[in-house]
Amino acid sequence: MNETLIPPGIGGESAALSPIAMLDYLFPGFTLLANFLQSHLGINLNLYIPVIMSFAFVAAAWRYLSSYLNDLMESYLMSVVDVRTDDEIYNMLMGWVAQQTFSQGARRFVANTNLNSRMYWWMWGSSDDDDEDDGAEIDESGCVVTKKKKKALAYTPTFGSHWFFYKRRLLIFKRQQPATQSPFYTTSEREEISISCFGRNPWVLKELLNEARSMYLKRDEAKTLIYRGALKGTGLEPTWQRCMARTSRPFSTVILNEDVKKKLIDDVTDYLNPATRRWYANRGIPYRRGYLLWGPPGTGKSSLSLALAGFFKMRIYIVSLSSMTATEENLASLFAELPRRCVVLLEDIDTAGLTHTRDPASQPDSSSPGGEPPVLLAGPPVPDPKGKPTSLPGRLSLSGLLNILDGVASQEGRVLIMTTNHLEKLDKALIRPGRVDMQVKFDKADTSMIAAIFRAIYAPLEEDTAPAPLSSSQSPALAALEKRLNPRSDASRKEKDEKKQEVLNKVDALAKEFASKIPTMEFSPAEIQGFLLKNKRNPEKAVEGVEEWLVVARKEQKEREVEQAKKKEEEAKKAAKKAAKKAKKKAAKRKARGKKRRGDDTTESEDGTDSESGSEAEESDSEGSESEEEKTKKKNKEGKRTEKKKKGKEKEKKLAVEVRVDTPPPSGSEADKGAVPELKLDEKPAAAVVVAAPPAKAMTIDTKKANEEEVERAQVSGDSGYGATAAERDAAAPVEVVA
Ligand SMILES: Nc1ncnc2c1ncn2[C@@H]1O[C@H](COP(=O)(O)OP(=O)(O)OP(=O)(O)O)[C@@H](O)[C@H]1O
Repeated sequence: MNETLIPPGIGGESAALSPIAMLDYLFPGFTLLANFLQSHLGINLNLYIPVIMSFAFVAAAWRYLSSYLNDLMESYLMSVVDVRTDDEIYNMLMGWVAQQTFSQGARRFVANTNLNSRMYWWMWGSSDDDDEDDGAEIDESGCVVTKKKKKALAYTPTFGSHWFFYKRRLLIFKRQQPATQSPFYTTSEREEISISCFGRNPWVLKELLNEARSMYLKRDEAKTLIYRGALKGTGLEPTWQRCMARTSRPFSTVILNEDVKKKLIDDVTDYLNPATRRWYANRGIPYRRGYLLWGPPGTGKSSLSLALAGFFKMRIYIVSLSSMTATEENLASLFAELPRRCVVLLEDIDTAGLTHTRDPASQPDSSSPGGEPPVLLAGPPVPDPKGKPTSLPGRLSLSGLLNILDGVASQEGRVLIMTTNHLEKLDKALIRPGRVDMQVKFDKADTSMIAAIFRAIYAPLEEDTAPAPLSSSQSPALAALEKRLNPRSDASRKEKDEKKQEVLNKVDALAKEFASKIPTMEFSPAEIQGFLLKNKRNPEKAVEGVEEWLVVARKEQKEREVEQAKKKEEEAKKAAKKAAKKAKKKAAKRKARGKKRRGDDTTESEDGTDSESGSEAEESDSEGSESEEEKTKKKNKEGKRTEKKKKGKEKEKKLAVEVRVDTPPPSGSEADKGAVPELKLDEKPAAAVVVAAPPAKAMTIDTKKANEEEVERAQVSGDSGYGATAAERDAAAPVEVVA
């Protein structure tokens, strides 16, 4: 009875293996409790140890068994769908779940103001809806009053398993925290969502997901969904992220030549026709269509792309080629992920470095500072057949992009739109037919465009006022009721229409006046719209203030131009400095190499080596992008060089004459008779020098090449006595010269 409990570790190894030690391990503090009970209450827990152990064992076994059975059941008797938090289906499912009674009745739940994955918030801001009611209203005095926000709260079940019925089937919604947690994960990435059902057929789960999806899409029916290429969470995996749902822009709001608009719409309509798809497939033609929208900034290229996507109810996928994530690999996987029917917008392709030719033999773009090969962005270098990388490490080449756009593995069915401000900078390969099937030119605003912009802003629209309840024109029953209740409604509507027409006429007259005051093709539609928006409720004031605005706008434009010119000049100076530094370095290196060579080969003249290095340095000088000064220097040098070349050629011809005269004539020829064969100076030396003295060592030399080499040597050494040097050599080694 008085037996004391031995704490673990004290009684040696046997104590460590005793049941008490085990209990102490399983229930920390057991020994203390047992000692306390024995000394104060006289209860010996040792007597109960077997019972406690049995309970502990049963509990542990049950835990293990239940989880094992659960796993077993999930594997063999249930169907489960796991939903990834970085996928759009997460937003769809959570939107659906929030509307179900089981989540509204949950005792422990998560309250959300936005059900979308947090990843979108983190990357693109807190909301993807551009027309959310922010609660702002106008009071009687015309002031803006912000009332209570109308954003509704959504409730979703918290972590754990939640049972519910769907289509008379029992389903389980599970929200769990993943076993591994990274501090870099955004909140919604720290959860795992799954829905399971009993039975091996998952049809009910698929139906549920489809219902959630259509509910989600219905909400966005009148909107254009905008997606952008981005990297998934922390995993550097590229994906399309929904960044905005914009109310679709009516095509009519983009002011453009009506014929061009019609052509564009007809072309896209024809392309999207299923019959066209089959037509393409039957003929083995890749089913793709590309459009190039080009023109000055702010002329409506992006607006037209958005309007086009909205018109055809397609999603728009925007890729920024100047983004750091636009590597060849990332772009390829993004394009592979595109849905069949969508618009892909490559904005401002000229700014992405796509200004060089694809031809590997072509020279580097001289417009790029330092003459660096113009390439795009990060990505592994693509080796050419000779093993040399065609692009700098971590950059994307033009051919890489072309392959992504319409290579063998590229997706079919999409509408590709490229926009640029500088058509002339684009490589021909990028805009060849097949890649670009239609080009649309955008220009600055002419008189009719200016008037159209004015009308678009000031003409009263029904949508400007708050959405009216279902009008009688939409429902005949409602019309009859309205007539009965309010017999004067017909007259008031007529009055309203007349007033509207009056306003329209006034706006039209003002639009003409406004347009006549602005010179045609001087300002972009965006600039004009910007000015009108400053007076958006007062068209008269806009017309009055237009002259004043013209002065200010021109001044600002000039300032911008001066600033740009300055920037360009500074950039050119920097580039020239860089090039000069590079050339200096190269020259120094060559000089050092020349000195070393001179040490080895004493026959080479010191002057010659120096001037060689000098001339090569000059060449390298010209590699970089030159300033005006350098260009004129270069021209002078080139002029001198061609002059020297000419002289050299003349001397070569003379030399040919000398060779011919000195050559012993073959017996029986005219020379036997003392006649000197006639030689024309304009004859090519190779043709003139037919046969020389029998050579000691026969050699074949391409005369043209030999002459050029000779001339070059003369240039490099700065030696004007070219003829003498050549004659000396000829005398030393008689050669057979073949053309
Ligand atoms: N032709 C146009 N019709 C209607 N609105 C226009 C037009 N051109 C420009 N705008 C207005 O000007 C603004 C800028 O237009 P947008 O972004 O489409 O020009 P952009 O040509 O794509 O410019 P950038 O080349 O700089 O990308 C928009 O608010 C748009 O509504």
